[in-house]
Amino acid sequence: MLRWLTAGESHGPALVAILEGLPAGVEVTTDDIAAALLRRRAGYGRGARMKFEQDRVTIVGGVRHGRTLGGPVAIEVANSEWPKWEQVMAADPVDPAVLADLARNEPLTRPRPGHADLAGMQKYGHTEARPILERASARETAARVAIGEVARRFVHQLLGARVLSHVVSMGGVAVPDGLLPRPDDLERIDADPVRCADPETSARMVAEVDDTKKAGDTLGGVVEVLAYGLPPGLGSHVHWDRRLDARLAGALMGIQAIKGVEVGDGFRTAARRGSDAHDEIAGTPAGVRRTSNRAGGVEGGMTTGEPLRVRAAMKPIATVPRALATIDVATGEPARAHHQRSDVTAVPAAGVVAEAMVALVLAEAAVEKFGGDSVEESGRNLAGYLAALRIS
Ligand SMILES: Cc1cc2nc3c(=O)[nH]c(=O)nc-3n(C[C@H](O)[C@H](O)[C@H](O)COP(=O)(O)O)c2cc1C
Ligand SMILES: C=C(O[C@@H]1CC(C(=O)O)=C[C@@H](OP(=O)(O)O)[C@H]1O)C(=O)O
Repeated sequence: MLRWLTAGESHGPALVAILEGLPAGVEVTTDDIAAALLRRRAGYGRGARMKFEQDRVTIVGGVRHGRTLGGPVAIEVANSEWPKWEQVMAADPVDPAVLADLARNEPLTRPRPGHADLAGMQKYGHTEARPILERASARETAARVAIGEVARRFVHQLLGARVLSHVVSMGGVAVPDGLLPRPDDLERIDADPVRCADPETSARMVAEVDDTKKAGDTLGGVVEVLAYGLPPGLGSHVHWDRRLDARLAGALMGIQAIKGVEVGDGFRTAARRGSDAHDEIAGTPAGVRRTSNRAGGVEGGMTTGEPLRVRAAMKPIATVPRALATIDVATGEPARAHHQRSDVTAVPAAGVVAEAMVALVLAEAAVEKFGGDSVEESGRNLAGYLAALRIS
């Protein structure tokens, strides 16, 4: 069983994450995790905070000399901006007179439509949004990307699998149908300002971000995650919560602002006839293959051995500069939602977070299927499974 948890607030001293249940011997270093975190910070349309803030990674436990030990892997992602927030976000009580003088601590009483502010204040009994937005903030995704990198390294080391993502659309600008990046394209995608695999579409996406920013508005979009090199049989058909597609959908929907998930051709398949919807099976010199991959590499809740393909749709950023109508909960009067700064869009970053979530789900499914206390043992189990496949 693979378990993981994150903790920490957006303007707190650090985020922390624990990943438990990976075998010993997974190769990972602090630099690997720092590089993954840098990928998440990039992306045209991110706000000022991404420029001045830094993620400072420490592996606190579970790794020795670049290899996991088999115990929980604990990672801290410290926030370089903490000194500015030390009093506002102090764990221990602070003199109310000191807090009253801090502009940063002004009560946020004008909840933003589309964010967690209002529902969170109602649910947890707060009269302002700070105690809610601190944890609702997608700053938390830094912690997921940190442990997602460990998971990604495990699935690569054990299965030889490669996980990547790219931006499929931003606002109304979309890549041409059928664009399917390969693992070798990842470096090029990461170098693109919006993590788009098609240069012509990328230029139009950048222009769309500029137009949106000029209009004081924000933008959503769709990202696609691909995993190449998975064996057949990860996940299971036997129960709803063992299905890989269900777990992938839950993991992706668990990312802040993700409002839709599609597995393979998903919603497009619903409009097709059966003869045009499924992937026919053929014996080839390379083994049993599908002649197409509309299913996105999952049938019956299990991997088919074809590339995994899942998409996630992100709503536009809720902190709209041309602020939306709300009420001031202190007075009950109509007001404009609070706004200091925000990303115009975070779709490129959401792709990196989505990769991390997919890697965690795949790592969990691989641990279930192949077990083992060391990667070597898991590898022997994998080799035995592959050798014994009756249909391959
Ligand atoms: C990487 C990333 C960055 C985000 N940046 C912002 C931001 O700058 N401002 C904002 O209001 N929302 C931002 N969001 C979205 C909010 O976290 C999200 O709208 C909020 O959690 C409410 O969404 P929900 O209804 O899905 O929970 C970001 C989301 C992600 C994944
Ligand atoms: C800090 C990160 O993202 C933040 C996510 C976020 C939100 O509301 O989700 C709001 C913004 O923070 P602030 O409101 O303080 O400007 C983003 O910068 C990050 O991704 O590391």
